[in-house]
Amino acid sequence: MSNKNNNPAWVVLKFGGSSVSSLDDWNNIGSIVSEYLQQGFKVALVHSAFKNITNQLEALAQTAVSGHYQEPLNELISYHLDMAQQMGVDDTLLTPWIESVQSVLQNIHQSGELTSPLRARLVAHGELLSSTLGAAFLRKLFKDHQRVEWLDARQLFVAEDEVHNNINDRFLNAVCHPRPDEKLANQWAEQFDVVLTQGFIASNKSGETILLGREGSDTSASYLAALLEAEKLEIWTDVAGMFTTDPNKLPEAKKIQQINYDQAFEMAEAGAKILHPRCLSTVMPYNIPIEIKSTHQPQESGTLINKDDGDSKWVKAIALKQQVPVMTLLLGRRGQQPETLQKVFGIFNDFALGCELLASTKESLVVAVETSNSIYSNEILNELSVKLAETCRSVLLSHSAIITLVGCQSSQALWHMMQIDAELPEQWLLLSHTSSDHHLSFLVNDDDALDILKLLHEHLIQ
Ligand SMILES: Nc1ncnc2c1ncn2[C@@H]1O[C@H](COP(=O)(O)OP(=O)(O)O)[C@@H](O)[C@H]1O
Ligand SMILES: N[C@@H](CC(=O)OP(=O)(O)O)C(=O)O
Repeated sequence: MSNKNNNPAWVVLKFGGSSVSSLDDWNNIGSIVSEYLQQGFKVALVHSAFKNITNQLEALAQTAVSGHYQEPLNELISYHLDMAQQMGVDDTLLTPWIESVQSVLQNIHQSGELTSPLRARLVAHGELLSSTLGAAFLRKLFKDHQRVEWLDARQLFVAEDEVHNNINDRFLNAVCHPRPDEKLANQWAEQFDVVLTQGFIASNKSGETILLGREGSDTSASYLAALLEAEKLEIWTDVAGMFTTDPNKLPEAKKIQQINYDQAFEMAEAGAKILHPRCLSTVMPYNIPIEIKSTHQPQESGTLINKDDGDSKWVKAIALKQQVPVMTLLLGRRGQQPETLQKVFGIFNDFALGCELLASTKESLVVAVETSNSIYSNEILNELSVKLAETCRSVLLSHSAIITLVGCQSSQALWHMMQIDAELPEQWLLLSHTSSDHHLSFLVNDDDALDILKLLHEHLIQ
């Protein structure tokens, strides 16, 4: 199988944590890879940490400072040894990573604080451990028939430091800019049939381990697709496509057969965690189509994301983001002065936190804090409140939900929403629509969010 330049054609497959955590999953992955190899493709896999392991490593990082990490560490190790056994591969392959986890934990304990570089080094082990087992499984499956190579993503993707000036962002939420590399793609194609690497991790120019932000494996997969100018990028997960809303929150949600890059991006940005927005912005310039499919039901058709779509002046999908931190800042009479606003947003910038939605009156500012890309915690929000209180008369922190209608003309959608229920607007705490008129977002109480989502889905989509 050749691409348009007569070079071997690559397909990139990303398997998320929900897709790699059982033997059944691995048998399905084996069949998916085999099918592509039979069609003549070269296959590049991007592998996430096993389900929930990144969260466990995050928690372990927090306990490491006090030194009380042995018990959760033992659990983490047992889990991986158990996975090795289930997958039928040699568990001693994990030894170097287990040793380096222990050494990073000791470093954190000795330094007495959890710095971003140490945190990144520790959390990266989720992907290093799981991908080592994944490669061993595929080698066992293909024996001598197909050449399977494990690659260290930190040697493939190097972040450009200057993009970020905040240390948290540089180590925990970094950005790389891979470009197509025809020579490398052909060289790999000559040497290997399958390459497998880790999602979520990369390195900086000094060779230190960095992370690409939570849910960053989709981003890694898009980097690899761009590097290899792949024919297609497939995101394999636990649901068979992008749905009109999260099917785990609303079972009535319907699968979207096809959606264009822009609308998929809007969904991803608005909280549809099936796909990371950075993944889309990376492949869009190269026109690489993305397909989302379910590892648990590989035969089921998925969602195709590409340049065109054709239809859609109407609401295509609804995204819901819950537990969004909202800050209400009382600024006093100088509230709308540029120097006050500059100070306030300077503080948000120092904390590497952006705004999802924003509303201002003469004396106050309401900011729904953007948290999806950063590894943030409640402590950071409390620190932010304290810092803001130096500039503001008062700072209130609460949590709400954001509902976003995607693919519509906002004004039309607004009008229809009024027809559905005249009382709906009373439930909006804040409303925003883009100048492109393609989506409409509003902030609602978290407790009412699911009811409102259901109502809107029923009337605008079903
Ligand atoms: N519009 C949507 N369509 C499909 N899934 C969605 C949507 N919005 C949110 N999701 C959620 O995304 C989840 C898959 O993402 P994630 O849990 O990060 O998987 P993975 O571990 O494979 O990366 C689904 O289980 C689903 O609950
Ligand atoms: N393991 C990382 C990266 C990732 O993208 O995972 P997943 O593909 O399972 O969402 C995280 O949990 O953030």
